Amino acid sequence: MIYSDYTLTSPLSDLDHATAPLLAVTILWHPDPARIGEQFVGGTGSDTIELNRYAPLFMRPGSEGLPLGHGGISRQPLRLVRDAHDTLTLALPASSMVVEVGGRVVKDAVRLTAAQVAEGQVLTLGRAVVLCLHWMDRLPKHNPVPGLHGVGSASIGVRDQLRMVAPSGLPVLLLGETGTGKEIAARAIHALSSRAAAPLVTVNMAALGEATAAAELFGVEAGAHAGEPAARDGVFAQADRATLFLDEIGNAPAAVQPMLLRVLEGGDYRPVGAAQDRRSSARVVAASDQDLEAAVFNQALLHRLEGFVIRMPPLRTRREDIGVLIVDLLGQQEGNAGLPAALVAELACWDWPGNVRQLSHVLQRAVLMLGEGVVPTLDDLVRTQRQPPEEAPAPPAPRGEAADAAPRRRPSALSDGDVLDAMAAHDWNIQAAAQALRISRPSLYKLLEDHPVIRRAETIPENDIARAMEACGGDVERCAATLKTPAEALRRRWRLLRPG
Ligand SMILES: Nc1ncnc2c1ncn2[C@@H]1O[C@H](COP(=O)(O)OP(=O)(O)OP(=O)(O)O)[C@@H](O)[C@H]1O
Repeated sequence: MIYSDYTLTSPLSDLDHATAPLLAVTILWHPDPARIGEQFVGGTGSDTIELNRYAPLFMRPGSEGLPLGHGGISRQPLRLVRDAHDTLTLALPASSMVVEVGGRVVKDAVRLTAAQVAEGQVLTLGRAVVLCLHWMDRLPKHNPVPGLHGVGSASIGVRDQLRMVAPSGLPVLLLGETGTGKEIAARAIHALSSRAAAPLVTVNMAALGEATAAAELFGVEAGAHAGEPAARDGVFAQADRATLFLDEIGNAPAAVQPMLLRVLEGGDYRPVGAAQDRRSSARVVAASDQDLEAAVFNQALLHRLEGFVIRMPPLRTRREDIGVLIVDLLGQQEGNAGLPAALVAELACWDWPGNVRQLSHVLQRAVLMLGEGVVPTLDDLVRTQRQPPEEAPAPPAPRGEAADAAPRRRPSALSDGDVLDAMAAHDWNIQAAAQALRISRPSLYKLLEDHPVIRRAETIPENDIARAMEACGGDVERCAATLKTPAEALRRRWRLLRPG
């Protein structure tokens, strides 16, 4: 298939954008939904961009440009003045148009450092149009990949890598926080490869039991043990000449890691109880939200999996994508209710620990509330998630209570709110929270892995941890509460980051 390459959205064709980032303005929300995702990409130098109802032109690759156009946008320009240090000053127009930065009304000029622009700054004009100011290190480009939306450079870069590696047959390791789209990316690699006609076989390595993992992966010979009178194929046989997606590879039971290494190295594996090897030409795509170098993980296997590594960026580092993601996620639902611009600005400013999956859940809740005539704020939507349900079967027992005597609960009966509350009530200590919830420690690990808010200490950026530790005076429990991550794992990570 031939895709049109990129289209410039401003006259920058002779620009050396490898050394100087482009200043981009992306439409996150507009009363005309077709405009969401359109961009203006400005200069690299100290040019001033004048933004008003009629200029500049916003467009997407391959389309005509249009100004913001909306009647609520002033005819007087808001000026974006960039200096030699990439500091940006927003000089307000001489008009009554309400200007909000980060959801707060501003009355005077606003100065934004290069780092603040890099975080993505949300600018709401006339309470109707929401824009994101951000840097681009490449030009807008139409490089679609099924299921992966996003208009910023990070998304374009990920899609470029996926389209490049998909036909190659190399093993791919997808790294990224929960909810960043690793599974969608694995599906896309398969769909864009020559194996697309065959099925994609998926295994969640975290769900494999120690005892059964080898049989699940490599199959069982007939009569291998009493419960297995017939031979059974494993996923490597099922995915022969197809693609095998090993999700949560960091949780692969230790016993099968050398077997995985062997099959990845030469294609050979031995079913449980078999006298002879079999071969599989499965192309392996693996995913993890853990730092596999720091984790207890077979490093030789890691090197085999790393044929090509793609890092899926967290949503908080690509706020410019939030508009098109909302359109995509709401488009998948009945009743695509128009969200208020103020709510979209709040969504765009939030940090999304559960990434796109969490955004999707929050939107579902927002649509429900809007359907009932209630206009929610982000706080309503996120707090709802944090509160235990009104009819929770049993609230978590306070710390120290003899919970052992009580019967065990089914982990599936617990809501995300129950888990979050138990962790918060027990100083982010997994053992104590598991006791209070009356589930086993491994079950709680599983719930934590899938939790949209609780983070894995391994995936929190070093700088964030260092800042939080400083703010908490080195108190790991307080820091764990701030970062919403289990205290033990945070302590381990901190020791690795700052030995001694
Ligand atoms: N770029 C994107 N465009 C559209 N939807 C996305 C994008 N990224 C993620 N999603 C949506 O977010 C949800 C979570 O994605 P996915 O399951 O692929 O994440 P993941 O990284 O595999 O998460 P986990 O590590 O928790 O398994 C899905 O509903 C997916 O459709």
